[in-house]
Amino acid sequence: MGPFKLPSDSVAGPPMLSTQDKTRIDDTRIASVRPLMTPALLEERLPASPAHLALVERSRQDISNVLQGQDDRLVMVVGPCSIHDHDQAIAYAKLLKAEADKHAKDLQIVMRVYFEKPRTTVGWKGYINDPHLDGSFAMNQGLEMARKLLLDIIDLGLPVATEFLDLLSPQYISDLVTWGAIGARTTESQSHRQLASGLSCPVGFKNGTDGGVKVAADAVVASKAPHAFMGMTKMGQAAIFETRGNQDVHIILRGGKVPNYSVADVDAACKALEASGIAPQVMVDVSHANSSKQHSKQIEVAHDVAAQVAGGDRRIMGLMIESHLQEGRQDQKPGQPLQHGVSITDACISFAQTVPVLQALAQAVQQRRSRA
Ligand SMILES: O=C[C@H](O)[C@H](O)COP(=O)(O)O
Ligand SMILES: C=C(OP(=O)(O)O)C(=O)O
Repeated sequence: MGPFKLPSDSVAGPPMLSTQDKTRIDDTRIASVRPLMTPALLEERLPASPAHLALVERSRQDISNVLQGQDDRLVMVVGPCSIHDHDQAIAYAKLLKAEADKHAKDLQIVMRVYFEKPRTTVGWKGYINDPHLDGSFAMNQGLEMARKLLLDIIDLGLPVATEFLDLLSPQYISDLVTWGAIGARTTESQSHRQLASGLSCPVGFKNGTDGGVKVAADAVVASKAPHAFMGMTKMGQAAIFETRGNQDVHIILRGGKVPNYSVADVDAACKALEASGIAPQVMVDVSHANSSKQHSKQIEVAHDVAAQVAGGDRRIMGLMIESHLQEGRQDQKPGQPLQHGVSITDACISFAQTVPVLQALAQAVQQRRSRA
């Protein structure tokens, strides 16, 4: 046997068979393929202005400073579980902007603008995947609506946070994102860790849905390192990306089989981080399994975490709150109008309930500062 040769090295090899009819064995479960615009085309239509770029750059740096211990504020990721309506999101953003200004000395507030929903089994997958909420999967419109909303929120002077779930969608919107999350269902995914290693924004990794913190610590280690992987350029071409690694990464405690926001849980998480050679710092998600999915419990959890902060715990660098214009959640029912300002995914606290929580957290930061 001669030395191994790649097919592309063969001068006189077997005839190439790429024109053979393979319909019996290839794409047999693909129902349809529709065109998708390129990220470059979307950016051409909806470019970021110098003012947008300045806000994104400044707010990313603010969060980086918190992570590097140079800013003692709490990073607050606050907003709806999911976006399903542009105008309602803008109404929320205007209210949140007033709170962001009021607490700017103590809280770095970033609005949750989540377009992609990871589902436990099946369900609506978000504003990009199905922007008309009707199973038409108009993703070109979804991308355009998502990018327009981000620009409009940034125009109000508010930075945005989102979850990166799809591996191609970041090319369309990530230039406008100040902070990104990798969710509990994807923290263990190598592809998402690689993505995070190349993202330009700070990124938080949720602990696993079972409560496992080690997977999030491993994700932090992995995403700090450089990687090489396959992706798509802004021009829509397949490409090999080589990343530099992301130093602005941290874990998020979101609970699992049981909540994990107590002093003992924060201690245990920080020990796991230190064992992996990572700085002991956590964001606490007061929703999801930390609120046992009961939205009003978020208030109690946030006050508990505020007490830890007020007691001087510098390891808590931020919180996440699921909050909408109105409290609760609603199911989408065919032919029935949706209630205004109510979540169609996880239940949220109302904006009115959010205001005193932010106030309490700002006070907690002041108390922590005065102890230092
Ligand atoms: O935050 C949203 C949900 O908790 C997550 O997407 C899972 O939702 P599901 O269990 O309703 O599918
Ligand atoms: C899906 C979310 O959270 P988790 O990944 O923790 O379930 C979310 O924050 O919207």
